[in-house]
Amino acid sequence: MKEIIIATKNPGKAREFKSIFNDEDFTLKTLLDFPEFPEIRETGKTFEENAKLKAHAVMERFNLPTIADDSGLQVDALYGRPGVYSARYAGDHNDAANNAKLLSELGGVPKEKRTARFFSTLVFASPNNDEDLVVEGEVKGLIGLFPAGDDGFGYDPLFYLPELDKTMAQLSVDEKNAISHRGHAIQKLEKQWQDWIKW
Ligand SMILES: O=c1nc[nH]c2c1ncn2[C@H]1C[C@H](O)[C@@H](COP(=O)(O)OP(=O)(O)OP(=O)(O)O)O1
Ligand SMILES: [Mg+2]
Repeated sequence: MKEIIIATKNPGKAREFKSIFNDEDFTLKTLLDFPEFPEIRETGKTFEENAKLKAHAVMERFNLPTIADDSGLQVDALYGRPGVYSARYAGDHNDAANNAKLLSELGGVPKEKRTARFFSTLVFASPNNDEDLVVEGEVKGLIGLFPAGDDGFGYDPLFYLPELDKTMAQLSVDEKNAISHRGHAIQKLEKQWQDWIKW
């Protein structure tokens, strides 16, 4: 059986990938299956650079086709921050602290000025391919005045979707994948990867 690895330790991302990126043709693993795999330092300045770092570190270790996601939240009133630094916004990768800092930095900013987007870059690297396959996705929304919902991860409870009158954390994994940055990027990947890959 062919194997593909998703180079993530984030259980929320792993769940989203597993729910839409699957096929009888291959088995999907993530770094949660290899807890001993060391932390990959995300030293890039862009989502694409970081996704490449993660995809190549894991591909080289396992010699298997590997997909990495690097993603983040860009808030207009904060000039695009936290952006590439979304995971480390309030220090060390702590969702609750990140959300609290976001609410505090946006204190006093009215609803119509709380526009934001989630952005995701996926890099697919494979041992027999010289070039990586790179796709991107985004979704626009508003940063809520308070958190709502228990599903999802990261900034989902604060990411409000006006058309649905729900936050990202109030959607099921399938509903989120249908509209999210990562869902859009995975849909693009689905259309391209089988023609691209050299197994
Ligand atoms: O759908 C999302 N819903 C909510 N928050 C999200 C989402 N997508 C990215 N985010 C936030 C979480 C984290 O603060 C940062 C990603 O950082 P990023 O380095 O790409 O992921 P990560 O460190 O959690 O896992 P990993 O690097 O192992 O894939 O942006
Ligand atoms: Mg990370």
